[in-house]
Amino acid sequence: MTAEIAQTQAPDAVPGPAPRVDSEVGPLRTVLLHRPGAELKRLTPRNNDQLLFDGVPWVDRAQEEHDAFAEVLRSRGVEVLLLADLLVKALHDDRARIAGVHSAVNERRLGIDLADALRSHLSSVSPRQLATALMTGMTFEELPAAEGASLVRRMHHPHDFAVDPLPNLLFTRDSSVWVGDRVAITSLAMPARDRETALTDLIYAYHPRFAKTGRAYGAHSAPVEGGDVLLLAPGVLAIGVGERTTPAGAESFARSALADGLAHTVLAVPITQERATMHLDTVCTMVDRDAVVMYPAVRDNLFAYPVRADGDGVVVEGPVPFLEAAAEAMGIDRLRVIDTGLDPVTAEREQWDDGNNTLAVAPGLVVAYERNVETNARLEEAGVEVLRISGSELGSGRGGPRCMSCPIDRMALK
Ligand SMILES: NC(=O)NCCC[C@H](N)C(=O)O
Repeated sequence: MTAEIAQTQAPDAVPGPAPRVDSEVGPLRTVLLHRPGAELKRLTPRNNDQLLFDGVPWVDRAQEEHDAFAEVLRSRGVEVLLLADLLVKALHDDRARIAGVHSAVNERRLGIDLADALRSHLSSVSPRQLATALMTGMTFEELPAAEGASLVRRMHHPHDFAVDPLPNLLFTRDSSVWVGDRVAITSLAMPARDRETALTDLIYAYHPRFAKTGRAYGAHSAPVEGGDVLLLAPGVLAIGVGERTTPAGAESFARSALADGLAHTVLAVPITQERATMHLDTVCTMVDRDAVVMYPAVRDNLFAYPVRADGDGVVVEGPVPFLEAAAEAMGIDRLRVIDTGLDPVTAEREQWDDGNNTLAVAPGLVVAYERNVETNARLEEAGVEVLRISGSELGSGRGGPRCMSCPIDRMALK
């Protein structure tokens, strides 16, 4: 079953209108996931902090949990695309191969000779082997044998990484984000994730399915991560600014979205710069057209700087209370916050375990981790249907269902 899932190929082209995403909750048609693979097996107690995991996951179980997540989505009619499949397909294009090899070979680490040897090795392997190397990384002992002596090889520990693994590919939310009918390749803040966008970039550039997809945020210079970008309503974006997305990233993304006509209002929302709240979607996600689930501790002190187009430039207002600014921009009376009414300790525990990080499959229908018993119960009391998935191993990367998914196509809200 799992092998079949991993090998399911996405159709190269799909008939019908171009895919687009204008909201957080429009019925989900197509989503990009990454089934965790051998890259998770690279995690050890010595490197897990640097690789942004809070522990060392049991990989087989993480895969089972992820397969179950994908099945829940499929059971609701969602087309699930798997990043590894898209990558292999894209790498059949020689231009993609060159870009992929270029992204993996770090001359500063390898030195000129070893870098050349690795370049020619990676250029000669099959698209699937190259995809595996790009995702899983390579240790020095896995490098191909080469002619001549290499001081670099001699002086590195055999288990040192010659090419870093990408265990956070699991969190497809962060490395690309769709706004309207365009995709933005983001700019990830942490060195451990930097190379992920080279892969999303080449998938969208060279997989035939995306041949007609335009780009947003072409500069992708200053850090912006997809977990910070919420499409509150058509034309209304919220962008968290904190540990990952910087003020410069938010401004640059906002200017680009406003100039391209993809948004009329962008709300830049400061969030605490710490791991527990690394992205806006760790404290707030939409569960219905006019409702969010939100970490109670931030409810009354989330503010926003509304950014709007003004001629060739922008105007910036605020700071103003986030909920009011959001409702005004969305053209609704009120943005409801599901009242979880949790005591502060339970709220803090469930926030840490991504209780507020839900993925909407449709208005009022969300996927959530089962372990967040109290938050889920309150969502249901408020009329939100919760599809529970287990995430004991997946959660060790500190991300929930929204983090693990990048919607590519959602139906318009009626
Ligand atoms: N949108 C999200 O909140 N994504 C979770 C990313 C977790 C990952 N281990 C990271 O630290 O970047």
